[in-house]
Amino acid sequence: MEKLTDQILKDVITPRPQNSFKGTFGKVTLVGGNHNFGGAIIMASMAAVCAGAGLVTTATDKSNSSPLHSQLPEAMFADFTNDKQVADLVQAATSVVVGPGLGDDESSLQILKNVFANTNDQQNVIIDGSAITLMAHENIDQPHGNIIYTPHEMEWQRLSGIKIGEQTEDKNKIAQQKLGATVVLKKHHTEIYTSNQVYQLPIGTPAQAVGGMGDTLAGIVGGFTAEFNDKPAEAVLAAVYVHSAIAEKIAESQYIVLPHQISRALPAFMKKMEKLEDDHHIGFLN
Ligand SMILES: NC(=O)C1=CN([C@@H]2O[C@H](COP(=O)(O)OP(=O)(O)OC[C@H]3O[C@@H](n4cnc5c(N)ncnc54)[C@H](O)[C@@H]3O)[C@@H](O)[C@H]2O)[C@@H](O)CC1
Ligand SMILES: Nc1ncnc2c1ncn2[C@@H]1O[C@H](COP(=O)(O)OP(=O)(O)O)[C@@H](O)[C@H]1O
Ligand SMILES: [Mg+2]
Repeated sequence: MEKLTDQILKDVITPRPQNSFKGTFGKVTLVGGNHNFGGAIIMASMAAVCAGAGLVTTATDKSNSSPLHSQLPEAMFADFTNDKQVADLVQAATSVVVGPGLGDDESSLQILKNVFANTNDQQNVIIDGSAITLMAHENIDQPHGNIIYTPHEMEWQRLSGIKIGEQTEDKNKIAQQKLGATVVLKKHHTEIYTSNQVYQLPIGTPAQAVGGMGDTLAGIVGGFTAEFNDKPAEAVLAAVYVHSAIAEKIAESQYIVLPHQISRALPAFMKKMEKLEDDHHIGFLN
C-alpha cells in the first residue's frame, strides 16, 4: 500500500489557464437529499462549488430549494422527481455525484435508477451513501462511467459482502477488481483502491468524525474530477488528501471540524497549493 503525500496536491492543483471560462472547469450534477437529509446534498454541493467546478446543479427534494440557495447561491436547483430534467442534467455533466442523503425508500430507488440509466462512459460517476446501500440491497447493476465508490466501512460491507473486521487489502482488492471501479474506503486512514494501485491516506483526525464529513468528500471528488478532468484518477487522490489536510489544519484550534468549514477553506487552501514550488512543503504553510 502506497502512502499518499502532499505531492498529489502539487500535481493536480495547477494555475488556471488565462483563456478559460466556467465551461473549462466542468459541470457537476449532484443528486440526493430527500425530505429528511437535505443537509447532506447541500454540504456535497457546497464542496463541489468551493472545489472549483465550473457549474454545479443540485437535483434534490423540492423542500431543499430555498435552504440550498440561502447557503449556496452558486448552485442551480432541480426537483429530483422530475425524471426528464434529471436525465438531461445527468447527461450534460462532466461528473455526477449520487447518493448523499438520497434515502432508501421507493422514491429514492426510482431516482437512482433514472440517474444510472443516463450516465455514459465519458463521465465520472461518484456513488456515495444511500446510493451504495440501495445498489447493495436492491441488487442494482453498476452504471456506465468512470465509477468511483466512496463507501464507509459499513457501506463497503453491504456492497462487497466483506465484513468490517475482514476488510483486508487483498480481499478489498479482489472486490474492487470485480467491480472495475475506484473504491475510496473511508475510515481513519482511508484506503483508495484504483485499477493499478492501492493508496493509504496517512493524515486525518478524529475531529472529522462528524455527520456530513463524507458528503463533503463526495462533493470535493465531484468538483475535482470535473475541474481536473484530464487526470481524473489523480483528481480523486487529491480530493481525498485535501479534505483531510484542511481538516487537520482546522483541528489545530478546534475540537471538532464542521464539514462546511472544509468547503469554505478550499479556495484559499488551493491558492496556496497553486503557488507551491516543488521544494516547498505544505507543512510550512500557515
Ligand atoms: N445532515 C444530513 O442530512 C446527513 C445525512 N446523511 C446521509 O444519511 C444517509 C445514511 O448514511 P449513514 O452513514 O448515516 O447510515 P448507514 O446506515 O449507511 O451507516 C451507518 C451504520 O454503519 C455503521 N458503521 C460501521 N463502520 C462505520 C464507519 N466507518 N463509518 C460510518 N458508519 C459505520 C454505524 O455504526 C451505523 O450502524 C446517507 O445518505 C448519508 O449521506 C449522513 O451523511 C449524516 C448527515
Ligand atoms: N477518526 C477519524 N479519522 C480520520 N477521518 C475520519 C475519522 N472519522 C471519520 N473520518 C472521515 O470522515 C468521513 C466520514 O464519512 P461518512 O461516514 O460517509 O460521513 P457522512 O455520511 O456523515 O457524511 C470520511 O471521509 C472519513 O474518513
Ligand atoms: Mg456517508
